[in-house]
Amino acid sequence: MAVYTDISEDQLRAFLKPYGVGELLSYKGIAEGVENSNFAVHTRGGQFILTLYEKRVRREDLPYFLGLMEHLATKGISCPLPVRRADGEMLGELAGRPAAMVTFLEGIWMRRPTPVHCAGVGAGMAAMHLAGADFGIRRRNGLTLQDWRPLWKDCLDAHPAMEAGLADETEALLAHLERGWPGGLPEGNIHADLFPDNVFFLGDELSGIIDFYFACTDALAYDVAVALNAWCFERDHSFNITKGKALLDAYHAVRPLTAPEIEALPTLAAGAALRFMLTRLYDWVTTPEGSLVVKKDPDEYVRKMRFHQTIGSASEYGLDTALRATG
Ligand SMILES: Nc1ncnc2c1ncn2[C@@H]1O[C@H](COP(=O)(O)OP(=O)(O)OP(=O)(O)O)[C@@H](O)[C@H]1O
Ligand SMILES: N[C@@H](CCO)C(=O)O
Repeated sequence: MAVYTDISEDQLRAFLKPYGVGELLSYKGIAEGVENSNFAVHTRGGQFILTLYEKRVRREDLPYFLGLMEHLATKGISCPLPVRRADGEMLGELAGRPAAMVTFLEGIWMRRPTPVHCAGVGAGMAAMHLAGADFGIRRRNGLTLQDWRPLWKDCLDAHPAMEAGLADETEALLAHLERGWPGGLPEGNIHADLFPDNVFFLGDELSGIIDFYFACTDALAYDVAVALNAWCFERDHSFNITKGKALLDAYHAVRPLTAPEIEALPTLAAGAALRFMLTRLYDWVTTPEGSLVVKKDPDEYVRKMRFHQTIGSASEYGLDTALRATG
């Protein structure tokens, strides 16, 4: 579920007034998503998504997230456009929560992405990176290498009986990444959570990228590493090199990866797998039994962590070796 904060019709009508989107016709809570409370809102002016920001989103980050979406949408990227109120503000308050309205995007997310969808997300991500290059606000990635060890400690504190094998493996990977995390790679504004449930398609065409609430300023290739993890593995946890190739080649065709980015990819991918393992594990050990929130499986990412540590070069992800001359 993701309606943590309920709203009344009267509250919503009052909230909508300054947005100039016309009379409220209907609204309903959206079950999908785990971070915020989302509502589909239909007014005379069109269809919108209303988001009430919950505990994990810091209010001071909202101008970055909303500003980035506006910047990208204005540059032709298919992402939600925040609606501005009559006073020019994008951010309001509803039921005691910061709240914003964005345009509704058509499409569905792919439960079983094919190589065509992987190519779509590769090309779309590269276009997003290029379009975000001149966005004026920066935001530090709150879930990068320096944050992983404290998060791991929180997991251990919450669950002291952690399986010894997993504990040793995580410690070893953390130490390895701390010694050799790639520095100096091209940076920009990245999505940082570009999973299939955050990308809509109409048929084979990418129709929307949503959920920019982990977006930040970081290595562009880290976004590629997150997407490799999220799009290119099968349900049996095996890596699908055809999907990897589709994603990487399509990205590279729009924004060529530099030689240092290509070299760094296995390390970035192992780090990205660790990041999602840790946030999932943290949720697993801290979310009370019986909660309506669907907990995501950390084990899937333990397996991905292991896989990336067996990779010697990006060609093993399918990156066409003929493309490797750049930079
Ligand atoms: N602009 C949009 N257009 C159409 N549907 C949207 C839009 N934004 C969100 N949704 C719908 O709301 C759902 C939840 O959105 P979102 O993924 O942003 O939530 P969240 O709580 O931040 O979740 P999570 O971080 O777990 O993915 C989406 O799966 C989608 O169905
Ligand atoms: N994409 C994240 C969930 C929160 O954004 C995951 O699959 O762990």
